[in-house]
Amino acid sequence: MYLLIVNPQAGNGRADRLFESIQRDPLFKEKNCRTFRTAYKGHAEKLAEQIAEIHHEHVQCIIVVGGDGTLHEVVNGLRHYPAIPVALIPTGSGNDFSRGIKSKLKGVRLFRKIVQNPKRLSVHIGNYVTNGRYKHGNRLFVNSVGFGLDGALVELANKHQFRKWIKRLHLHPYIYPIALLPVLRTFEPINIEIYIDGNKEETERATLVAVTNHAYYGGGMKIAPQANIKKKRFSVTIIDPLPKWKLILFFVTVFLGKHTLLKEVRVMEAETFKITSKQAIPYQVDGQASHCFQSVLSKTEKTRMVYWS
Ligand SMILES: Nc1ncnc2c1ncn2[C@@H]1O[C@H](COP(=O)(O)OP(=O)(O)OP(=O)(O)O)[C@@H](O)[C@H]1O
Repeated sequence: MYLLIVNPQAGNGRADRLFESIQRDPLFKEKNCRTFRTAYKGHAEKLAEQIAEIHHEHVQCIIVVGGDGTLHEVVNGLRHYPAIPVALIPTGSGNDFSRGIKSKLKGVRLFRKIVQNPKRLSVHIGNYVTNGRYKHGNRLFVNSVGFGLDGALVELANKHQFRKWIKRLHLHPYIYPIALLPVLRTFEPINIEIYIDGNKEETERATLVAVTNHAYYGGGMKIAPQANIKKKRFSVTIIDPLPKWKLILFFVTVFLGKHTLLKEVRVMEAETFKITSKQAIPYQVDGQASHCFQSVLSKTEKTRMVYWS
């Protein structure tokens, strides 16, 4: 049995339209597919949790039709069942996870491949705990956690009014570069302490610190060109304070992964990562924004099974 979790809102309704095509495919019935549609934020996580409890012995794969935000929720809902395979049919606006696992097919063709003959990947994704605790214990992330500038960018980019204008002007693929201009006016580098595998880094201020499972974030920015999702180590990119003109240069070059040529950019690897600050740091996890004073990240002990193509 294959279970589909569909976020009808993802990609401005693209997920819903694609799901209708998937449903018309003969394999949908043949392979005994069932569908659950999300009705609100957080619903995908609850659905995944319930599905796993009831169907864990029979489910062959949970197929997410949505964006990285929906995948994030599903993977968290399945945190006690890492052996249940998950597949993503990307229909969001960013789709960095698919880029990160180098998935080639899309849409109905990807659905057909997943239920017939998928490639299988076992990955150590990330654990994160903010401010020393979380009401549900550790949380998982599939793409990245970014502190500083990208937290502030995601916060603005997720504001209802901002999204509405971007949608109206059909500028969704450029949402982060556009958000950069208003954010830059007031943004100040963050004062932080960083520990990589328990050792303190000599960094007191930074514009941005990104901890990633694979190379991509922010809708195709190649923030960590050398990162590989198969490794049991994160890629950590630290960007020292930069003049504003150089920050714009950073955002131009990061799409090609050439930002690492800037002397203010350092890339390293870590199995565990800790960041603390006396000020509230803006941060984003898989495209959702918040603030924290401390965050501890580690790779998951158990691997998660992913189906892809
Ligand atoms: N029915 C719903 N109504 C409103 N929000 C929803 C609904 N279902 C899920 N969500 C929320 O929508 C958010 C964004 O979804 P998702 O990431 O899948 O799409 P996206 O934002 O278009 O894509 P991407 O993350 O790749 O940019 C998720 O965090 C999820 O909690």
